[in-house]
Amino acid sequence: MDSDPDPNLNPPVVDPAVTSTADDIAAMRIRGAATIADAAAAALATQAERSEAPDPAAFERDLRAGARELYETRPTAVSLPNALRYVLRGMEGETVTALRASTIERANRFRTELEQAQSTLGEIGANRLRDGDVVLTHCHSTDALACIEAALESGKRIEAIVKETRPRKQGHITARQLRELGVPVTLIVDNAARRYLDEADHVLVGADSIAADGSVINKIGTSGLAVNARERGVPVMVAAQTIKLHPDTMTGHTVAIEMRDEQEVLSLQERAEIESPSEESESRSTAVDGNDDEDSSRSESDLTVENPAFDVTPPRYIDAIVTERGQFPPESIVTLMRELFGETTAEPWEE
Ligand SMILES: O=C(COP(=O)(O)O)[C@H](O)[C@H](O)COP(=O)(O)O
Repeated sequence: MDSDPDPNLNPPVVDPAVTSTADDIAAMRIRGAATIADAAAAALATQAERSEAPDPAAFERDLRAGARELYETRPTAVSLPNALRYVLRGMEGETVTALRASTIERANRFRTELEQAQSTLGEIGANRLRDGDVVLTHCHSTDALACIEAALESGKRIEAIVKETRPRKQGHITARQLRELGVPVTLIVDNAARRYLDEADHVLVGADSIAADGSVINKIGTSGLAVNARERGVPVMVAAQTIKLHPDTMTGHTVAIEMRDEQEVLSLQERAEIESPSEESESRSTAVDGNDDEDSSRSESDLTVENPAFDVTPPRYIDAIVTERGQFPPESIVTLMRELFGETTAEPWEE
């Protein structure tokens, strides 16, 4: 006989801090792969701290439910499930007190290691940048900025050409942070990137996920930029901590690309303006049809807006992936992936 308690009688308890972090990630108030991972680990620590679970089984079940809620927010940045997996694997103990302590300790260790990894990666990435180099950036990546910051700290002068990165304009965050570091910034619209590649010494981007074949999944527009950079002879450097390595891709899975709300691209008013023909074109179509009734064939679904948040850059367009474990050609990243993750691809709450 099945002795598991009926989950309907005993639903898991998810701390409001977890729900609020999940909402912030889904709405992109918390965004960027490393920042999302950090926030998710912090939320699990808070849940562990505040848990009033009556017994160890309930504690573990509640933590797994919290992890699942965080996991379901955004699908592309693998740093999120990697963070959840790391924290849940450290949840050990025979009592609620022991489980609480081990989970908090593990979450805190994850956050510390994340920060250390970024700073080590920054120093490695900075070695690729020479005094006086111009770096062209896309989106906003804390890993990429760590490379520039380390280069500046070692006394190099760096300038930046910053793509604005439609539709959410994360390039503005990059521009602001680079200005705070004293870096001269030229902000350009995305469509101007190829023209400005001739003035750049490096393309420098981050990653949301890196697949076993060395493909880099990052903000939409990265792949086109990388192809153009190859054509212009500008090296493409990807700054990505190893939590961006996607273990599922070792067993043939692909990385889900998030499709976001169309209103990030087209407001309701803009949609209405496109869909309601001007008086002039309306009278032209009436003259052709001989029909002045309401056009019953006009359907809103005939105007489709697609808003993928990320794309996939094949390894042949990438010169180097810079991690805290060193710099790798994309084709060799799978070796590091096996070393770090083994062959396991179970969901964090299934292990
Ligand atoms: O694509 C984005 C952010 O996308 P979004 O704004 O949709 O989250 C960033 O380049 C990566 O997440 C890397 O960032 P970091 O280096 O900070 O992890």
